[in-house]
Amino acid sequence: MDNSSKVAVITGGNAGIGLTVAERLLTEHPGLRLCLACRNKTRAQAALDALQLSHPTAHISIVIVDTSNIKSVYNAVTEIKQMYSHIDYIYLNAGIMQVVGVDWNYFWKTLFTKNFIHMFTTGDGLLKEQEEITEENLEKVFTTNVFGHFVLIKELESVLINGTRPCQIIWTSSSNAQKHHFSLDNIQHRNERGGHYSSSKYSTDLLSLALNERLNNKGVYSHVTCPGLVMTNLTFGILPSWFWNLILPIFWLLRIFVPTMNYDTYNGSEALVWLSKQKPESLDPMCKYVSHCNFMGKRYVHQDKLKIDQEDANQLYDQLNTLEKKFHQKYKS
Ligand SMILES: NC(=O)C1=CN([C@@H]2O[C@H](COP(=O)(O)OP(=O)(O)OC[C@H]3O[C@@H](n4cnc5c(N)ncnc54)[C@H](OP(=O)(O)O)[C@@H]3O)[C@@H](O)[C@H]2O)C=CC1
Ligand SMILES: CC(C)=CCC[C@@H](C)[C@H]1CC[C@H]2C3=C(CC[C@]12C)[C@@]1(C)CCC(=O)C[C@@H]1CC3
Repeated sequence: MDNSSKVAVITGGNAGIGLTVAERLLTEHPGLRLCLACRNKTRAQAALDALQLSHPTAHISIVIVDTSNIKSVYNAVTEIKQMYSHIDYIYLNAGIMQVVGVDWNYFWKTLFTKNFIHMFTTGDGLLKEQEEITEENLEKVFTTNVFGHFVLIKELESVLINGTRPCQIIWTSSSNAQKHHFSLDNIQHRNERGGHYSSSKYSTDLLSLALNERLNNKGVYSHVTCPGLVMTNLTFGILPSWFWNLILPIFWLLRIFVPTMNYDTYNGSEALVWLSKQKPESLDPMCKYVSHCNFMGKRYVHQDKLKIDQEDANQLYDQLNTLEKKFHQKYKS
C-alpha cells in the first residue's frame, strides 16, 4: 500500500456534483488517489474513463456501494480497507430526493411576498414527495442520505484515524435542511406527508456536529456544505431539463437576490473543493459552507451559522448507533 499520497473517497462520485468534485480534486491535489464509491458499475466505469482522459496519470478506483442498503455498505467497507490504509478526504455526497411534483399554487402565492427569497433559496414548501421503504425495512431517503453514510463512517473509523494526518469528512447537505421537518421521535421521517429530504439533510447537519465532538481529538473533522441549486439528475427528477434550460436567464436575474442559484456543478462544487484546501482545525463545525456565485459569475464560499443544538446532535447519534447495532448483529456476527 502507498501511504504517502493523499486519498479521497467520494460517494455518488459518478455523476452531478460528486463527479465535478472528483475532477476538481484531481486538479487541485496532484498525486491524489481517488475512490469513486458508486452504486452502479457501468456508470462508475464511465465516470472513471472520463476522469482518466483528463488526468491520464491519476490513480482512480471504484468501489460498489448502495448507501440505501446496509449490507452493501458493510461489503464496501471491507473493500475500501483492503485498498487504503488511510483516507484524507471522505465526501458523503450520494443523495436522493423522491419528488412527485411541484406545488405551483404555493409558488405563485409566495412569488410576490417577502418570502420569495426563502422559497428560492431553500425550496421549502414547494416540493411534493413520496415515501419508500427498503427491503431492509428502512425509509429510503433517510437511509441513502444519512444512515448508509453513518454506517460507512463508523465502520471506516480505523482508516480515518491516523496519528499524523488529519481526515476531513465533507457532507453534501442542503439549504433545504429545516428543523420543522425533523423529529427525534421519528428520525427516519416515516409515515409523514413530505419533508423526507429536508429531514434527512437536517440530520446530516446534526450528525456532522456529533461526529466532531467524538472524533476531533483523534484528528477527524466533519463539515457540512451546501451546493445551492444545481442542474443535475436530482433537479431533472423535479422538472424536465428543457424547463431548466428555458429559465436559465431567470437564474442570472435571481442571482442578484439569491447567490445560491449556481446552475452548474462547477459553481455548486466550490465549497466542497475549497474545504479540501483548508486546515480542518481552523474551520467552524457550527457553520455550513455554501457555494455562492454572484451576478457577475464570481464564485466564493459563504459561511452560514448552523441553527442546531449539540444535545439534539448527540441524541440523533445515539439513535443511529442503536439502529446500526441491529444490522451489525445481523450481518457481521
Ligand atoms: N442538485 C442540487 O441542486 C442539490 C443537490 N444537493 C445534494 O448534492 C448531492 C449530490 O446530488 P446531485 O449531484 O445534485 O445529484 P445526482 O443525482 O446527479 O447525483 C447523485 C449521486 O448519488 C448517487 N446515489 C444516489 N443514490 C445512491 C445510493 N443509494 N447509493 C450510492 N449512490 C447513490 C447517484 O448515483 P447514480 O448515478 O447511480 O444515480 C449519483 O452519483 C446529494 O446529496 C444532494 O442531496 C444538495 C443541494 C442542492
Ligand atoms: C422560476 C423557477 C426558478 C422555478 C423553479 C421553482 C422550484 C422548482 C425551485 C425553486 C427553488 C428550488 C430548490 C430546489 C428544487 C427546485 C426549487 C424548489 C432544491 C430543494 C433542490 C435540492 C436541494 O437540496 C436544495 C434546493 C433548494 C432550491
